[in-house]
Parts: sequence; structure tokens; C-alpha cells
Amino acid sequence: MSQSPFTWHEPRISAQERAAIKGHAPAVVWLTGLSGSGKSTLANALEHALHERRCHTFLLDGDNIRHGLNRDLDLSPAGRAENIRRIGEVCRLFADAGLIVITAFVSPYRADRDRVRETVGGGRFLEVHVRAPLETCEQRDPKGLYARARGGEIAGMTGVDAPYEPPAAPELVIDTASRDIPGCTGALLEALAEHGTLPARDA
Ligand SMILES: Nc1ncnc2c1ncn2[C@@H]1O[C@H](COP(=O)(O)OS(=O)(=O)O)[C@@H](OP(=O)(O)O)[C@H]1O
Ligand SMILES: Nc1ncnc2c1ncn2[C@@H]1O[C@H](COP(=O)(O)OP(=O)(O)O)[C@@H](O)[C@H]1O
Repeated sequence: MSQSPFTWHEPRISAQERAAIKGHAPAVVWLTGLSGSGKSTLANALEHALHERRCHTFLLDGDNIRHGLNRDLDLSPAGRAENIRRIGEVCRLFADAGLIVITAFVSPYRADRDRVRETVGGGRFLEVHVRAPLETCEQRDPKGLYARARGGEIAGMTGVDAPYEPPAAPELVIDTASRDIPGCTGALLEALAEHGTLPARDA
């Protein structure tokens, strides 16, 4: 492979210095799970709770990113891998800026998520499996996608005719079928406090 023509420039202000002027540590809270498992709902609830605690947050949501940054990508395994790779790079930039990033992507492949953990680095990545049985997700079907997939209108629907690989060692598993939204949000806040992202009093 030929040598890159680009030179890496180290900024004068480091990521640590940027983080030091905030009341919390930077982190990437990576919510993964089936469509309808509750990722977007919990991402919004968590961002709201953190915002109330005066944390500097940013929310990256699958559907929204696919309208802009990643509008050129499909839902094939290669399209999903590139989707998650780019989002991982964006997460790293936001974490280097000192923010708590919350993401809501199906991200069905373990290898893609592991690559993001490596990209973000520095112990700043918290993988959260937002878990609900497929039957529950299908009953919720907030976008009508499962009905369309069962009707043969959508191919490659995760959980139906495309795989979901659950995390092997996530920082947190949240069962949204057996716990209500405030309970799930509380568990996320506790995990952030335990991880050292938030001062313990803020959980
Ligand atoms: N075939 C298929 N499989 C899964 N999901 C589908 C599919 N087609 C469209 N959608 C909608 O697209 C959202 C998934 O986009 P993501 O960027 O999160 O997917 S991925 O992480 O790259 O796998 C996903 O968002 P959520 O419902 O919020 O999970 C769906 O709304
Ligand atoms: N404990 C819970 N956590 C999150 N969502 C829940 C919970 N219980 C019920 N729901 C409902 O399930 C649906 C999940 O939809 P959504 O958040 O869009 O999922 P996803 O982003 O994973 O596709 C919402 O209608 C939400 O109100």
C-alpha cells in the first residue's frame, strides 16, 4: 500500500483539556437492539435527564442519520458496516469535544460495534443492549415495518430475515418488556455514574 499523502495535526488543546471544563466526563452511550426495542425512546429520555443535569449531550439516531450523512448507504451487511463505521468516527469527534453522545442504531453486527469501541477508545464507550423479544417488538411495530416485512414488502428486516447478533459483554442490558421507561432511564443514569461519566450524586 502506498504511503498516505496526509499529515496528522495534533491540536493545541487536547481532548482531556476540553473535557476538563465540563461537569462530566465524555462518553458514548451506544444503544443497540431490534427495531421497536425502545432505542429512540430511551435515547431521548436519557438525553432529557442529562440535559436537566446540565450535561452537554448530543443524540445520533438511525433514521435521522440515514436522511443526511449516510443517505447513500443501504441496509445490506456492507451498507450497515459503513453506516456504523462513519457513525463511530462521528462519535469519536464528539467525545473528543467533551460531550456525552447517545446513539440509537440497530447495529446488528458484533464486529461493527466492536470496531466503534476501538475507534472511540479511552474507556469512553458504553455498549447497551436494549432488549425485547421479537414478538414484543412486532406487537409495538411503531413504524409498521414488521407488518411490511411479513407482507413481503421489505426484505432484510433485522430479526425477521436478517440477523441480530446480541452483544457478548455489554456494559448494560435493559429489558424494555419488563421495565417501564423511567426505570430503564434510571438504569442508564446509574450505569453512567458507575462508569465515572457522571458525578454519583447525579444518578
Ligand atoms: N430492513 C430493515 N432492518 C432494520 N431496520 C430497518 C429496515 N428497513 C428500514 N429500517 C429502519 O431503519 C432503521 C435502521 O437504521 P440503522 O441505521 O439503525 O441500521 S443499522 O444500524 O445500519 O443496521 C430502523 O430504525 P429503528 O426502528 O429506530 O431501529 C428502521 O426504522
Ligand atoms: N421500557 C420501555 N422502553 C422503551 N420503549 C418502550 C418501553 N415500554 C414501551 N415502549 C414503547 O416501545 C416503542 C419503542 O419504539 P422506539 O423507541 O421507536 O424503538 P426503536 O428506536 O428501538 O426502533 C415506543 O412506542 C415506546 O413507547
